[in-house]
Amino acid sequence: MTATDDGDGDSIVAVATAPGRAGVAVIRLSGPAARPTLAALAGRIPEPRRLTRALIRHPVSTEPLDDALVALFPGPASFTGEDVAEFHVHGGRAVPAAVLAALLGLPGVRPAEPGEFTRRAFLNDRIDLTAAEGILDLIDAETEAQRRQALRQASGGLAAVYEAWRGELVTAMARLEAWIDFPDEDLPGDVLDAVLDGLGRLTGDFQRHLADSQRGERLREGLRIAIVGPPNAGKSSLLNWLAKRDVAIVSATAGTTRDVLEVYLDINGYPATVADTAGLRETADSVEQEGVRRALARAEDADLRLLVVDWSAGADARAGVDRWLGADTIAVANKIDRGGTPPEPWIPVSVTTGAGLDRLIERLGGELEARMAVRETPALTRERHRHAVGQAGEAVDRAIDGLRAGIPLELPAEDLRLAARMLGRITGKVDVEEILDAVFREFCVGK
Ligand SMILES: Nc1nc2c(ncn2[C@@H]2O[C@H](COP(=O)(O)OP(=O)(O)OP(=O)(O)O)[C@@H](O)[C@H]2O)c(=O)[nH]1
Ligand SMILES: [K+]
Ligand SMILES: [Mg+2]
Repeated sequence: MTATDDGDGDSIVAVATAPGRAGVAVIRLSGPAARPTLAALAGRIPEPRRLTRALIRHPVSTEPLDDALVALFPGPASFTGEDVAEFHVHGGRAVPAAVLAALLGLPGVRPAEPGEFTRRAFLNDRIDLTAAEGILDLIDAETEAQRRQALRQASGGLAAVYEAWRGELVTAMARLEAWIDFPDEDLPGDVLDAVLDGLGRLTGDFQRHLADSQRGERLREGLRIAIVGPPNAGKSSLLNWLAKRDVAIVSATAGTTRDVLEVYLDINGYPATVADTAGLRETADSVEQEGVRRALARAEDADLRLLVVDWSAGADARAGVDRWLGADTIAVANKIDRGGTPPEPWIPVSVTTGAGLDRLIERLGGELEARMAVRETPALTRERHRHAVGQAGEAVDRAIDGLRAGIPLELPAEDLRLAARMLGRITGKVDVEEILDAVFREFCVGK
């Protein structure tokens, strides 16, 4: 496949670095115009893959635009697979704008669409679709764990898993095909056993991959944590402490927080969205009622709950909170500066004095790691992957049932073909057109 399949033989250009005041801005151009462009602006074509100093001039007026560095990455061994020219110019507003305008004035050069460089890399077989998604995630990564997962996917870790599985399906299919041409002969028992064995192992792998508690997706999006509990327990105080700033209003008046308030946090390298909510209680105030409704919805929806109570207020003040205790809840007994010794599983803390908060954060970090740690086998990171693996698993299950029931081999073979195809869609080996736009839509310009 070549880039021309995607529309035209145009060269695309964009500023690849973020806009604003900066030491350097990189302008990238990919396509057949890369070499002539370098010749026109830099006065020569530099040695491949070597940053070379050049005075960049406007190709028509010959006015100097910048004293810069230029490079040529010849295709097909470039990021996009085409010839790529890079102009490392002074950053800021005027210089990149002047160089970009000069480049766009050249024939066959147009502005790149978001993600178009990566799209060309895919179309020229430089990377598969999961690697393209990994590059996107790498750019979006905000925490260490996200960076690690994204880099692994960008380097082909996830594609390797799916391609290996696809290979096994093709092998099983080939074994069946060999007997389809001999309808009078039964599939020998040992061949059947070997195929069934292999397929059984494969569906086991699929199931484990799907039952990974959505760790890859969670890590991409951040764990959803809700702080819940009775009014005045110190929920907003805890949020402010976690966020290290005054995000929420804290006051001695019960019913202070009404709306759900969210902060995005990096907790030991793991991303989380922590939501502060209204105190749970019966109330006649209709605005507060709505707050309580939202709090309950958020608590139900959360991956993890921080259940906060004012331990010093006595047992009545925490009546009814027990229903939240469980695997996805960390029980926090606040205000122990006023006394009290809560039993397990309550973690005694005082947000005011700071007592017990290291233990709480340690526990929180442990829960995040358990749900999102990057493991030996790469995790799927998108609903797109989950759907395809699920469909592949169903098709393999049908094939196994069919083979056991002794139906004509064409039918299980067809199911295996379908399963292989579903896996091929994830990496972009088949059915490319319909998924391309969905994958590249999320990119920024210049990547
Ligand atoms: N003594 C003591 N007071 C605390 C502690 N944590 C919070 N408070 C106080 O408890 C009161 C309520 O705190 P908030 O953080 O507003 O409680 P909340 O759970 O968000 O309250 P609502 O939003 O009304 O449900 C405030 O006066 C805080 O200063 C603590 O550890 N010890
Ligand atoms: K309050
Ligand atoms: Mg509050």
